[in-house]
Amino acid sequence: MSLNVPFVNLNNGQQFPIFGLGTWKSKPGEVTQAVKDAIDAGYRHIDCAHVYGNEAEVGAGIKAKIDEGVVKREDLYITSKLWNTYHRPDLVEPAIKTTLKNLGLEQLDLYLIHWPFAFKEGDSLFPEKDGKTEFSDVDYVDTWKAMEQLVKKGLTKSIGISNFNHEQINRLLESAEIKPVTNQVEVQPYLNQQKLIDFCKSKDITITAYSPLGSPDRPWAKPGDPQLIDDPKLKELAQKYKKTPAQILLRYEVQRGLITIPKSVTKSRIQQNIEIFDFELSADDVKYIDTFDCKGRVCAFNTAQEHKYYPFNIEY
Ligand SMILES: NC(=O)C1=CN([C@@H]2O[C@H](COP(=O)(O)OP(=O)(O)OC[C@H]3O[C@@H](n4cnc5c(N)ncnc54)[C@H](OP(=O)(O)O)[C@@H]3O)[C@@H](O)[C@H]2O)C=CC1
Ligand SMILES: CC(=O)C(C)=O
Repeated sequence: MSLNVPFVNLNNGQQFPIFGLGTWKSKPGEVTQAVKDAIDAGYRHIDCAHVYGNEAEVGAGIKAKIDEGVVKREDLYITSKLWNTYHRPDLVEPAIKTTLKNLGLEQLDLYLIHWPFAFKEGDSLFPEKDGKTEFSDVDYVDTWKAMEQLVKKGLTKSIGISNFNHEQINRLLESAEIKPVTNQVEVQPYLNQQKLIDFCKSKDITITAYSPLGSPDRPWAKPGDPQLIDDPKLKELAQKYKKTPAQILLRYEVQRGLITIPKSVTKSRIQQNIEIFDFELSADDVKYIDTFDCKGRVCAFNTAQEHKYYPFNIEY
């Protein structure tokens, strides 16, 4: 079934669906079904990462739908991400191979450097000493060189970055042979990211918007923290358009030309979230939602703040 999800053109001549399924926090016991429900609902793009700890179960959902004949591999667009402990150039190819094995795939559509900063190499994904994260000083420019080899070897069709600021992108572009096709960053009305979006557009790099619903299930949310999805102004807009608050949030992203990847493991929400291509927000309402911005970042990775490549110490 196709719900006419538009495609976005990438700077390497390929295309990617503007809408996909997020899988962070989707428990191994529920994500296989979520992926199956999503594919049945018309999703063709799935956002994964080694650090989410569920790639084998995501892969089981993909395999089930291919085996049933619902989709072919070439209909799907699968993204994964290189974790911070594998930035050292010699660790990059083994890392993508682990991901491919877990997902049960021969090739990824897109592989991203998950964060610009590296962690100490080793068995732990979150190495710590005396209660502090142990860093590695591998330069993301060197990691990028190894990422380029993955395209040349056919292990992924495209490569990109995630959580990079504009200075880091400029620095990467100075020596990149292959340009990143996307920068996957948090974008939602409380953090509308207009400056970073404009900058990436000027470099022909798409933006993939993560946490588009404000990540209400983020593990560090405290009782009483503001929840975007419950914002009364958003609820008013939802009534006006006879849509849900989630659909307004997702429509806001795609109408700005951003690829968006809401996570859900709930069948009715998976269905609801893709039903955003049959209405349009007025230009005035998009501008109104822009005014919600309050520098309200939900995914700040504070434990890496002291790393020299921490991306959020400058404005954008
Ligand atoms: N590159 C990076 O560093 C990052 C990437 N990401 C990617 O982006 C994806 C999305 O971001 P994420 O932070 O997960 O958060 P989202 O903003 O997508 O929010 C997910 C939460 O919203 C709930 N939800 C989903 N649909 C609806 C709906 N229609 N109505 C009400 N609630 C709804 C989900 O509940 P339920 O599942 O129970 O239905 C879940 O609690 C991630 O899963 C991951 O793939 C995210 C963060 C960082
Ligand atoms: C969710 C995610 O991708 C993080 C925290 O890196």
